[in-house]
Order: sequence, then structure tokens, then C-alpha cells
Amino acid sequence: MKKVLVTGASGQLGQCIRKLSSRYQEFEFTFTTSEDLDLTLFGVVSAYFRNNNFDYCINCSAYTKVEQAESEQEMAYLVNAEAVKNLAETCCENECTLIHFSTDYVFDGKKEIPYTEEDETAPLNVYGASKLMGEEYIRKHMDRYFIFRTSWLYSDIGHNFFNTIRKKAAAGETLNITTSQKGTPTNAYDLAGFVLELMASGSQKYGTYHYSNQGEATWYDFAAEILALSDSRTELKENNDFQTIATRPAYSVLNKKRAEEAFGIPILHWRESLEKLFLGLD
Ligand SMILES: NC(=O)C1=CN([C@@H]2O[C@H](COP(=O)(O)OP(=O)(O)OC[C@H]3O[C@@H](n4cnc5c(N)ncnc54)[C@H](OP(=O)(O)O)[C@@H]3O)[C@@H](O)[C@H]2O)C=CC1
Ligand SMILES: Cc1cn([C@H]2C[C@H](O)[C@@H](COP(=O)(O)OP(=O)(O)O[C@H]3O[C@@H](C)C(=O)[C@@H](O)[C@H]3O)O2)c(=O)[nH]c1=O
Repeated sequence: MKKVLVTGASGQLGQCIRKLSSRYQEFEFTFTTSEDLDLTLFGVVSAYFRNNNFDYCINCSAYTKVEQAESEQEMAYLVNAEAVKNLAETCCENECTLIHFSTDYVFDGKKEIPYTEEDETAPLNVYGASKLMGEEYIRKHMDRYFIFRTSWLYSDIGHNFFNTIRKKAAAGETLNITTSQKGTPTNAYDLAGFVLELMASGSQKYGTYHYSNQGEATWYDFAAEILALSDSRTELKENNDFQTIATRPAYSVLNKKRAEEAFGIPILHWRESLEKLFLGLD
């Protein structure tokens, strides 16, 4: 039976993978949080892999606080770059395939058509730059890896825009939402299902890929759809000058052709996938 380590298991994507993993009886899963396995400690990571013969590592760990990263630069690079380097070197040494996630924020948003994997990266903020450095370590140290750049992940789990909007609406707050970014919301369960299917297929089409739901939206469009599906009467206002500490790309829609052609796994439109999430909510 193939052994799979899922790191960052207490986070949003890690928990989605855990929920879906019972459908994949052909794998033996181990889930670790930062308390069980701190990826910033090379010696610890190296010993852990030597003592377990993992075939795959799905790395869901990351420093994802985009605003805070601007003042906690060191921590962002430690987790998003140095810890990833530790993992890449260790996976390589132990012949373990690494599945890793990166972000649309590696791009500067100056394009007006979806970004391909070949497009030049030029992050505008610390989070994006630290994630890009993590990607580069993997490409430098490994052959057997999959990097999936994704965007605007949401689910009913953890801290994300979907949960923020639902909480604010429930509290009766008026929402002021930016129209100055265009991207694609991605249901974290879809991404979780996608990587589990990829693993089950035994694909060896290693490399860097883009994966998000289909279509495009502003954060305002996304909030409007969340409110509509919640039957909420909360007031929603467009804001084209929402102030943030970190600069974000104005346009970060990802072109998914490479992943679609390589793996043949259908990808839902973001509106359809959002509806699907609502249907499963209590
Ligand atoms: N969320 C989003 O909108 C997007 C996310 N991504 C990428 O997708 C991936 C998953 O994101 P998501 O699930 O939302 O992220 P979360 O922030 O929900 O989860 C990240 C997890 O990483 C863990 N972690 C942090 N530091 C360490 C460490 N030193 N060692 C081990 N684990 C650690 C945290 O665990 P603990 O709490 O135990 O410290 C946390 O549970 C990440 O690579 C992210 O960059 C890409 C695009 C969009
Ligand atoms: C809460 C809130 C945010 N915004 C704006 C701020 C920002 O431009 C945008 C999204 O805000 P958030 O802080 O929720 O999202 P942000 O942290 O930018 O989300 C990003 O997270 C990282 C991890 C990624 O990798 C990206 O793909 C992306 O998902 O919406 C409003 O306009 N009004 C609001 O009330």
C-alpha cells in the first residue's frame, strides 16, 4: 500500500484532503500539523522521513497571512521558502513524490488574459515572493514533483473570504468589497479531490501547473454570489479603493489548459462549485 504524508493538516486544504481521503483506500495516509512535524526544522524533517517510507508528500503547510507577511517577512520566508527547501531536499533523498501548492500572487497582474505557467513571475507582495522562492527550491532540488498554483481558495473550513463574508453578513455588517481585483475563487474541496485523483491515477507528468475553478470574478462578484446563495439581505457596496497593506495583483486569472490536458480531470465553474458547497452546508 502506498504511504502518503499530508503536512499542514490543520489548515483549510489539509482538512479538505483529510475529509475526502477515506474514499482512497489504496493509500495509507498520515496527517501532521506543525506541532507533530515542524517543517522549518531540517533535522526533524529528515529523521521523520528516514523512519517512514512515504511514497507521496502533499504539502498543505504555508504562511498565508497576506497582510501580516509585510511586517513578518522573516516568518513568511521561513515557512514558505526555507521549510519548502527542507521538504524538497528530504523528499528527493527519500524518493518521495512531492505535491505542493503555490499562488496566483506570484504574478504582478498586468496581463489581461489568463496567466500560463510560462508567464513571467513578478510578485507584488512578501507572501507572493516567499511562495515563489519555495517553488524555485522545489524545481532546483527535485524531479518528481507537482506544483499547483491556485487562487482564492475557500471552503467552510478555516480562515478565508467565504467564511469572512458569511460571518459579517450574519452580524448584519454592511459589506464594502473591492472591485479592483479580478481572479477566480477556487473551492478547496475541488482542489483536494483533484490531487487525490491525480495520485490515484499514478501520473508521472511532473511539473508546475495552474489549477483553479473556471471563469473569473472580482471579490465583489464573489461576495455578491455568497450573499445571494445565503438569502442574505446584507447591504453590499462596491469599493474601487479598498485600502490594504499588501499590494495584490489586479488580474490573476490562471490558464488551466496544461493541467486539463495532462490529467483530464473536469474542472467546475466557480459559480457552480460555490452552489455545490452551499448544498452540502448544514
Ligand atoms: N488560502 C488561499 O486563498 C490560497 C492558498 N494557496 C496555497 O494553498 C496551500 C494551502 O492553503 P490553506 O490551506 O488555505 O492554508 P492555511 O493557512 O489554512 O493552512 C496552512 C497550514 O500550514 C501550517 N504550518 C504553518 N507553519 C508550519 C510549519 N512550520 N510546519 C508545519 N506546518 C506549518 C499551519 O499549521 P499550524 O496552524 O499548526 O501552524 C496551517 O494549518 C498553501 O500552500 C497556500 O499558500 C494558494 C492560493 C490561495
Ligand atoms: C474582508 C474584506 C476584504 N476586501 C478585499 C481585500 C482584498 O483585496 C480582497 C481579498 O481579501 P482577503 O484578505 O480575504 O484575501 P487575500 O488574503 O488577498 O487572499 C489571498 O490569500 C492568499 C493566501 C492567496 O494565495 C491568494 O490566492 C488569495 O486567496 O478583498 C474587501 O474589499 N472588503 C472586505 O471586507
